[in-house]
Amino acid sequence: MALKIKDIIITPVAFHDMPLLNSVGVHEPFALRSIIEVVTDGDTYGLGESYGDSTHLHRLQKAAEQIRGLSVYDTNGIYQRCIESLVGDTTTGGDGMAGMVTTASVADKVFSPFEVACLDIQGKVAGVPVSDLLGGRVRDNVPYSAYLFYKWKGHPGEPDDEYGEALDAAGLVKQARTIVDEYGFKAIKLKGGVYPPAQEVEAVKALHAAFPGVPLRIDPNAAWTVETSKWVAKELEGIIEYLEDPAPEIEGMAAVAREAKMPLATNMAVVAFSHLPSSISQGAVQVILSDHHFWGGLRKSQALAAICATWGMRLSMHSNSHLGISLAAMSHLASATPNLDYACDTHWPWKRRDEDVVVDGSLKWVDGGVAVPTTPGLGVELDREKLARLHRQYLDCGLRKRDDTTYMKKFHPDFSADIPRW
Ligand SMILES: O=C([O-])[C@@H](O)[C@@H](O)[C@H](O)[C@@H](O)C(=O)[O-]
Ligand SMILES: [Mg+2]
Repeated sequence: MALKIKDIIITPVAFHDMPLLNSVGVHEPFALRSIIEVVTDGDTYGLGESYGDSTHLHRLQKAAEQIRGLSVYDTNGIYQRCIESLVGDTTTGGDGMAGMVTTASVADKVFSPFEVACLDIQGKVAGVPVSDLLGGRVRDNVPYSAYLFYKWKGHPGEPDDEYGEALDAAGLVKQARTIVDEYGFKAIKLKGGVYPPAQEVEAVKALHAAFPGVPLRIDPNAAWTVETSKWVAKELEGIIEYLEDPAPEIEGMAAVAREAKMPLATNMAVVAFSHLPSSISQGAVQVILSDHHFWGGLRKSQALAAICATWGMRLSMHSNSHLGISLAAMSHLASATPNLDYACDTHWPWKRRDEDVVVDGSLKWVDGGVAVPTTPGLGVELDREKLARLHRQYLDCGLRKRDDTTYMKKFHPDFSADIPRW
């Protein structure tokens, strides 16, 4: 069967985003992504989605040139070519994560969308969903969490957005109600690191009172010192299911972990396989937030899951702003990962309903989760008209990399993104 990679098309897109606050600033009016189409000599196409920053786009283009001609089954060969395409690349950053994760393996990030697209093709050709290629579904519905953000009422100079302002506990409780009512999420995460810790602790307590029994988490993206983190851990004992990235680095997390009663989770201190030995030997984190976009695709994320199971660590899933191809890939992976212990993160509610690149209705939200597609491949198809619209938006919006800090400084010139801050 003709399954050699004939062509790869990489299309940068931009979709509207809301002014969500975090420790490094505030989301800009558009989020950037890259849409990857891998086309075989038999004209079957597979889809991948990744970051849209120009540095990353350039790396994807270079890798794409080198993997044309390989078989879609040869993902080891594709990985090797991705590594080779990075030789001599000295650029740093540009990973679309605004300083949240800076040291993840670059090759893993470049390889990931090509692997996902190849698995999409393999599934289409075999007539099975990607979850079957990953060992089969252990759950048909993948639970996600309500991901709350402190936020402005709208981008400065623009009308209020549909969620409006959330700058205090009452605003967050209202936001949680709106999101939970719409999606049915059964767990709630708060993005912290925005206000002094005591204020954020009060907000979590208010959420606990408003949603009794609902598992909660807070993630300040390492904005707290070890001492502050220990204080927060004590305050939130019995209230949160895990404390995500309270303090910077493996050593900081290890120091907090020695006193905190709840598990510590990370998508910042441990973001590549090379970080695992040190973290494990120090007992620094108990929950890894996996993310196939930077852990090297779906199969390497499963390898990470096996390591977690072996070493008694638990598994959750991280998210950045994303579109439907990523949601499909995340859901297939989560459905075929037995030891996924928590509801996954997703930024999904923050994008406009009508903005995506996949055909409407390909992904269904049921009871706080995504019903894992059972059609061949990822189960999502490109809507070329929508893709063209979001590409036009990319060309017009002028943004070429994610930069929450510069955008924040435009309105608050004294803002500093240095961490730890408190
Ligand atoms: O979108 C954001 O502002 C998040 O803070 C994101 O950049 C983080 O990577 C992420 O969601 C996290 O859990 O740290
Ligand atoms: Mg996080």
